[in-house]
Amino acid sequence: MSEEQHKIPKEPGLDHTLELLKEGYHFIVNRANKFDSRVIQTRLLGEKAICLVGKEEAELFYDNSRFFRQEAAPSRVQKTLLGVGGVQGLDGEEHRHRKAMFMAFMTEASLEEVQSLAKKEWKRLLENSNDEIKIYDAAQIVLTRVALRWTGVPFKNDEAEDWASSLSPLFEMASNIGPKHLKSRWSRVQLENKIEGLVKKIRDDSIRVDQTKALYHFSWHKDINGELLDPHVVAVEVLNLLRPIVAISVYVDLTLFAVYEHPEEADYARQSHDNLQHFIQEVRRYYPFFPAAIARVKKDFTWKGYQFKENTMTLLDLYGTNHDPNIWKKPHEFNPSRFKDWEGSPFDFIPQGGGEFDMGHRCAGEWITIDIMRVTLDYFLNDVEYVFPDQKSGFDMNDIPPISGVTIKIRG
Ligand code: HEM
Repeated sequence: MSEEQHKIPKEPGLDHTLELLKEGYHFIVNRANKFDSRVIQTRLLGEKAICLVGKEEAELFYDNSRFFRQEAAPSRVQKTLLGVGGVQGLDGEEHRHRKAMFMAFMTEASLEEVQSLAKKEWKRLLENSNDEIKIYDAAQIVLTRVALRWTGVPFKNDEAEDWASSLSPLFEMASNIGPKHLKSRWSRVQLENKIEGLVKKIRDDSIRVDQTKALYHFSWHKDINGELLDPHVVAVEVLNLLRPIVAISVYVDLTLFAVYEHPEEADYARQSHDNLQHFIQEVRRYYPFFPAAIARVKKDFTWKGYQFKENTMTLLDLYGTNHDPNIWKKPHEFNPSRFKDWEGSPFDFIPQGGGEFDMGHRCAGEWITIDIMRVTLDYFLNDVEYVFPDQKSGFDMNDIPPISGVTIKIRG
């Protein structure tokens, strides 16, 4: 018996990219609510796009037999945020093999190292400071140092700021149009060339770098055919570590913004290690960051009566799923203690993508992100004396990424 067919509710019009830029993180949910459907169709960047929101929809989206990733992301995103030739655009065995190269660095020892680097760098930056500090700017410097050290990229202390100002446009400006987009592309070209140069020197033994770190390992990594990766691809993958570690500065800004906006929840976080973790998880659920994951339909299929046609661009709404009232009670309240009862499904809480780490495209750096956020929050709640001066911090729901600009004043 064939399933009853439903038409995917479709937004009329030629293109809705401008509405996407205007409505930001609400774009998909606005349409899902309007059509009372968790599967809707629109047009973005001149092509048909199916948008999904919700837990079952996330489960569908992460079914590798239904969707593929090769060239799924729009070219402007590949040329800024992601880079060309990286793990995000791979499928099947090639993806699993490349992803394993990343996951090999997500061991307990490696995560402990990244936490201790973060603690050390925060201390170094804030010791002797009694100025007003914009958390986002400070976090960028701290996390750039952490990222370079943790990956084994050689740098001199006074070069950290230059690295930070080249790395941040990759995620700050990727969604922009015009000159900011070009700046993001330019930064990527510069960084890829710089790292490619290092890879070549490592291979011809003209520099020595720490052999336990990712830069060295990626440089000597062999693909499924036993060949070394193209040095350019190594650079893209090293940037797949450096860029997002620096991007955790967005979450650090939002974490301190949450402390500022919800002091009673900060008191809750102070009570135990588990509560700190709940606070961090709630920051990742409540505030927006990465709007949607993108894939394409592998071959025609029908799901719940909806027809998905081969090659259709498909977006999974990450923010919308994290605020889905079918999953979360009072989703628009900031309530860390909700994570006491969270059962840990891979499909209902997906700020960094869903599904599996090894076989799927779930973010390779989710544990690092959580660990860095937690040690940073712990440090700011328990080790630093500061006040929040009068300020107008905050962001709009179409600021991608959202940066509150929260500022603190250290008590000397
Ligand atoms: C700053 C906070 C972060 C956010 C919001 C974030 C978000 C995401 C999202 C949404 C995806 C795509 C999931 C999908 O396509 O299904 C992803 C993939 C990825 N992330 Fe993150 N991420 C963050 C931090 C990190 C960190 C710290 C690292 C590495 C140290 C990292 C490395 C990666 C890699 C390598 C992928 C590609 C995985 C694959 O295609 O298999 N991310 N991330």
